[in-house]
This record gives sequence, C-alpha cells and structure tokens, in this order.
Amino acid sequence: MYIYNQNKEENPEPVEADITGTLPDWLQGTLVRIGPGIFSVGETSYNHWFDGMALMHSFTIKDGGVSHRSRYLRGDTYKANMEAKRIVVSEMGTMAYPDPRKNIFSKFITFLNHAVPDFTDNCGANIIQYGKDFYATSETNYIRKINPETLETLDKVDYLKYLPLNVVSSHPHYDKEGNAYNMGTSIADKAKTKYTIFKVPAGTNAEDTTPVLKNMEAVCSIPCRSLLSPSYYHSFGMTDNYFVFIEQPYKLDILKMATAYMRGVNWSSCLKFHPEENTLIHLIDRKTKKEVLTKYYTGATVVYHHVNAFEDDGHVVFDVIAYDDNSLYDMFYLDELKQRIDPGSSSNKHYSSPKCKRFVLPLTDKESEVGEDLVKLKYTTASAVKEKDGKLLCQPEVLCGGVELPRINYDYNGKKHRFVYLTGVEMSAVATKIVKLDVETKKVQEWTAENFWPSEAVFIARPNAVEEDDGVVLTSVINTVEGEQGFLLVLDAKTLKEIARARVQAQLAMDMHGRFIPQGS
Ligand SMILES: CC1=C(/C=C/C(C)=C/C=C/C(C)=C/C=C/C=C(C)/C=C/C=C(C)/C=C/C2=C(C)C[C@@H](O)CC2(C)C)C(C)(C)CCC1
Ligand SMILES: [Fe+2]
Repeated sequence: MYIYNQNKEENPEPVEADITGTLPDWLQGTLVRIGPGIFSVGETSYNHWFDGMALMHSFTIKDGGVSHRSRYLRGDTYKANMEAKRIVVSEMGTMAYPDPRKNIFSKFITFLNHAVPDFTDNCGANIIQYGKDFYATSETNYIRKINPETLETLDKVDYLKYLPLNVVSSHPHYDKEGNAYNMGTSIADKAKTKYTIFKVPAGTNAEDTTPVLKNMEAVCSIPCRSLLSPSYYHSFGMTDNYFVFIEQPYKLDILKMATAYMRGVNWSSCLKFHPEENTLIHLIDRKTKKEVLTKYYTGATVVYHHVNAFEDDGHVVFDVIAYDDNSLYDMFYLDELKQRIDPGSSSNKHYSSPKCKRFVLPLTDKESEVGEDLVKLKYTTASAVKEKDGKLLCQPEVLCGGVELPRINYDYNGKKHRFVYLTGVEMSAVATKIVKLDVETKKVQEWTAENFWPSEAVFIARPNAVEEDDGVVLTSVINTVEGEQGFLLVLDAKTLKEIARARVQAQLAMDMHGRFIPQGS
C-alpha cells in the first residue's frame, strides 16, 4: 500500500536500473521529476499533500542503460525546518506557528515576521527552463536553480527583484528560439492588482553566464476584474499570435490573506470558488500586446492545466482540463487521502471529475447577429454565441473524461495538435492509466496494469520525426505491492505498447511534473 503522508527517502547516489525490453538508441537524456516528499518534521506535519517538501527524481538514459537518483530540494525552507526539527515555514495549506515551548519574546518575533512574511522557497511543483538553466518552481516569488545532472540545489532567485510578481505560474511556454513566456500576479502594487505576462529571453551566446532572468521583461498586463481578489490560475495558453488566459471565479481574497496568520488559518482558506460568477476568457494579441476587443466568457469552472492552443481559420481553439468546482484541492488534504485509499473508507465526499474540454474563440470583427453561433469550424461542437451586450458566451466540447496532467508533442505547441498524453484517474487522487487521446476521432488508447500507479506521461519525439506521435512516452511507475520495485516505463507513443522498463531498487514517490532534458542540451 502507498502511504501518502510517509516521508519518502532520497537516494542521491546514482544506481543502475534493471532493464527489460530495449531502449531506443536515439533516446539519450535525463528525465527529472519533482513533487512533495517530506510530510512531517519532528512532531509537526503538513496538512496538505502539495505542501510537502520537494523531492526530485531523475532517470538518466544513456547507451541503452538507465541510472536513477533522487534528492531533496535543499532550499531555505528545507534548511530552516531541518535545523529547527519542526515545520517553521508556512505553506499554502499549513501555517507554521512558533514552538509553544518558546518564550514569549521569540513568539512575538515570529508574529512580526509574518506581518510582512517572507514566502517559502519549497519549489515542488515543476521543473522549468530559463535560458540554459533549470529551476524547481512552485508558485511563490522564489524559484530554485538546480543541477539537473546531480540534482543539487543551487541559487535562489527572486522574481520580485526583476518585476513586481507575488505569485508566478509553474507552467511557462517556449517559442522556437527558446525564449520563455510566463505569467504572474502583482498584488496591490501601486494600488493595482494585475496579471502580467513576461518574457525571459533565451540568451544568445554560449559563453554568456549572466542569469537570463536579469533580462526578463513584461510583455503585457491584464487588470484583475476585482482589485482585492485576483483569480488563481495554474497555466495559460499560447499560439503564434495570441495568449489565452482564463480568469476563473476561483479567487484569492487578499484581505483575508493578510490576516490569515493572526486568525490562525492557512492561506488556502482564503482561496474561494464562486459558482455564481462566470469565467472570463482573455485573448491577448501578442503583436499589439492588447486584449482583442471581443469579450469571451463561459460558466463557472476551475482549470489548472492547459493542454494546447492554436489558431484555425479565424478562430483560436484551446483545450484544457476543466472541473466543475475546486474540490481537487480538498481531495489532496493528507487526512482526506488516508481515507480515500482505504477501501473500507466511508468517505462519501463528492469530487468533481477532470474533463478534457475544447473551447473555440471566434476572431470576429465583422457584423454578426445576436444569438448567432460564431464558431464555423466543422470538427467541433464547441460554440460561441453572441449575446445582446456583444459578449460571446462560449460552451466547450467535452473531448474525454477522467484525465489529468496533459502533455503533447511540444513541437506542436501553438499549432493544431492531434494527440494528447494524459494520466487516467479512477479513484480520484490516484492515476491508474496512461491515456493517449486522439482529439480528431476522440478515440483513446490506454496503458494500464494492476497495482501500478503511473505519473504524468512525458512525450519525447524521435529525432527528425515527421509524424506527430513518432516517439516515446516516459512515465515513472509506483509499484503498490509491498517490497516490489517501481520503474521507469517507456511506451511507444504510437501504440502505447510497452517498449522497455527500467526497475529501480530505490523508493519512487508520487509526484507532480517532469521534464526531459536531451543529452547535450
Ligand atoms: C507568494 C504568496 C503567497 C504564497 C503562496 C504559496 C505558498 C503558493 C504555493 C503554491 C503551490 C505549491 C501550488 C501548487 C499547485 C499545484 C497544483 C494546482 C497541482 C495540481 C495537481 C493535479 C491536477 C494533480 C493531479 C494528480 C496527481 C499529481 C497524481 C495522480 O496520481 C493523480 C492526479 C492526476 C489527480 C500567498 C500566501 C498566496 C500570498 C500572496 C503571495
Ligand atoms: Fe501543474
């Protein structure tokens, strides 16, 4: 049985895996994955799975062999907690309070520090690339540079040094030149709360060692529809000419946040879903850096992951994983997870199931009638109907249900894609399948096997591939049978048939996201 709240071990020394099957000879590089790994320190423990201190895993594929290692992210949060032998840095779902055994004076200091708090650098959500550097990230203003080969923790970088960004997404996009685009929120900066899309240039010459973040620049800003409650978002979409941003009615209440520590509640209690409100869809023209004039909206929804966005014949099409409410977050409370995986559990809480949905935004500027559906694409049932006030009410098409953690062949980002690789979820907090979705036919292919829990499916294209799905899919698989080994699984991306597996002696952990770094890059 897999125990979510048990601290996971690190195995920093590389260990060769036992291979069955044959790895393609062109597949050379390192898959780095990250997620929460430490859930309690001394007598204290985190409330929520996302709060856990970050643990990285890597699988280095070289000359037909695979070596594995894992290491905790040794950021300031990790060091402070370990030194104090208790959790002293607050996370989204866990507020850290002074040791009750401490004297009144040091308690007072801790309170003062929280009035203008310094946020956590426990970056356990994703591994991203800026220029030639790799960073572990969560959604605070801090990111941590890592050495993707040794998994050592390097410099702490503060976005706030370069732009006023208090929360920043962990899912940037990249253009063909390697420039990164990402999005953050500035809270009450110069009395304004706004979302900012920024660019981190790739950097030009190989000898230049200045961190590329020094050159980051704001591309455009979108004012929040409500000054004191910016929406939460986890990713966004990008095509050649547009950015897609979903301003959903899942909002951070800033006033509540400012007083959370004193009120003795965690920050996530200040994040609220408002089902009575609608969701605004912002389309920003990358050339003019302005929003298009047409206003798009849809019903209340919660989206974490964008799949892809592309332009087609006067429309912007985008696919996302959408929920009816914010229950995903509640599902990952560690107490809740304990109940969910126990088959005898009496928990009957309802959790919204993730669905892959397609939205279509017509790029119309010509006259059209009220009540007209402006979506003219033949291949989708998604609609966008003009309302009296000129706004377009968008209804999505459901492509597939019970799927999360979408990945595509990234060469198709911003372009019309056909295939999406996902994890399939049955028992809500657990993925039991890898799913390949053909968005053209809506057919799915699956890989599944008893007792195995795969992680996010990372697609890697065969060099010089012509077809979109010519390549492999990598996933690390937890073996839930006591004493048996987990493995890196290599699937043929066309058929989703197993090509090889690399069994590792070390303990694998459930995680969030991963990134494949081809050898020599
Ligand atoms: C900086 C700042 C603040 C502090 C902010 C903090 C501490 C932010 C931390 C944010 C973090 C860690 C965000 C992490 C987000 C992760 C998300 C949304 C993860 C989604 C995960 C999904 C969809 C999971 C899927 C699954 C997984 C992982 C395993 C599979 O087996 C099953 C499946 C598919 C369900 C304040 C208090 C808001 C104040 C202002 C300023
Ligand atoms: Fe994510």
